Amino acid sequence: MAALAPPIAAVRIAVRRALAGLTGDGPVLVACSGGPDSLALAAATAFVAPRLGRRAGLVTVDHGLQPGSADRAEAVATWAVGAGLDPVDVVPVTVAGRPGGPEAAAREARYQALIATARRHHAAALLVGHTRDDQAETVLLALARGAGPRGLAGMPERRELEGVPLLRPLLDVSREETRKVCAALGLSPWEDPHNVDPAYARARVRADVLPVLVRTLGPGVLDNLARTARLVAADAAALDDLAAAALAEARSPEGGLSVEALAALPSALRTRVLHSWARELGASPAALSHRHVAALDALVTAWRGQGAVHLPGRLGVIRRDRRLIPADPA
Ligand SMILES: Nc1ncnc2c1ncn2[C@@H]1O[C@H](COP(=O)(O)OP(=O)(O)OP(=O)(O)O)[C@@H](O)[C@H]1O
Repeated sequence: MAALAPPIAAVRIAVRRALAGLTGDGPVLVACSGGPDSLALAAATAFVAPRLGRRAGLVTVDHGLQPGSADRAEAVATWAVGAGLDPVDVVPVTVAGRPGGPEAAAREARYQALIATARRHHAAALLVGHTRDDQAETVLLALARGAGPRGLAGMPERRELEGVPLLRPLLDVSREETRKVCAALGLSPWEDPHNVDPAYARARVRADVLPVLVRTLGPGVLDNLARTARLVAADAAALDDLAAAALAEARSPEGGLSVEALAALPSALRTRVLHSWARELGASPAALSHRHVAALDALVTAWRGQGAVHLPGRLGVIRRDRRLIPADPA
């Protein structure tokens, strides 16, 4: 028997590991764009899942943003049926008219469609094809915008999205390996033009920054960036747990948060508590910035009788009677 190409083995092992702890008997669904990463993931899942006694299906979203996108989606679906995946769904979405830039609007439409499809099939998990290289890019972009640990932690291997486990089995697999898997299996992946469009910061990092880093610092740099994400993620998760407990402790029986309890916390915890509380009040996580949290923090640590702190979503917070309380920003 011919030896299995090492990249095929690496991707299968990664998928097996990701599926091992799953509960429930629904199928796993691979979210597949037809690109090399998710195509390699789908091929490996079609092989591994049945051997673990689980059905595997595929869902591909047609954003309708490029000519021929419906044909591309159909081609992915036809391949998937031939590979034994079941169920196989093509889901068209409408991107226009959503808030935010085109990239954010497409992502929101895609995730809504993917989650709705996973729920309709009672899927045990939805699998996406982010690789180690995507993780390295995420960490670099987070560093460049001055993100805190939550941003530097990159993308988690597993998270819950509206009750559906979202898994990223390929975070330790390189993009080069997924391309080799496709070549070894004779698959012809689709190359998303957005991935090389210099209008996108991620595409510029991919095309210009990562190759320079590898050339100047050596090939280990991508693994190292991904490791940084894993290390920071573990610390951030521990701090988040502590902050959740501290938020519960800081709640005042009269409503709002006790300034005394907040002041007793180390700044790393206090800013997390204030961030969570602001989200709880209704501030959108995307719009809530470091500056908003710093202004809330100043109500505790640099009190000089200042007025309401304005938060995104027309929300306000004031300090009164040794408490932080929500207030009409007007
Ligand atoms: N149109 C789509 N339909 C279904 N899933 C998608 C679609 N676009 C992206 N995804 C999922 O989201 C993951 C990340 O997509 P993104 O475009 O950010 O990365 P990528 O590195 O170009 O991945 P790929 O090579 O799989 O296209 C993909 O691997 C795939 O699992």
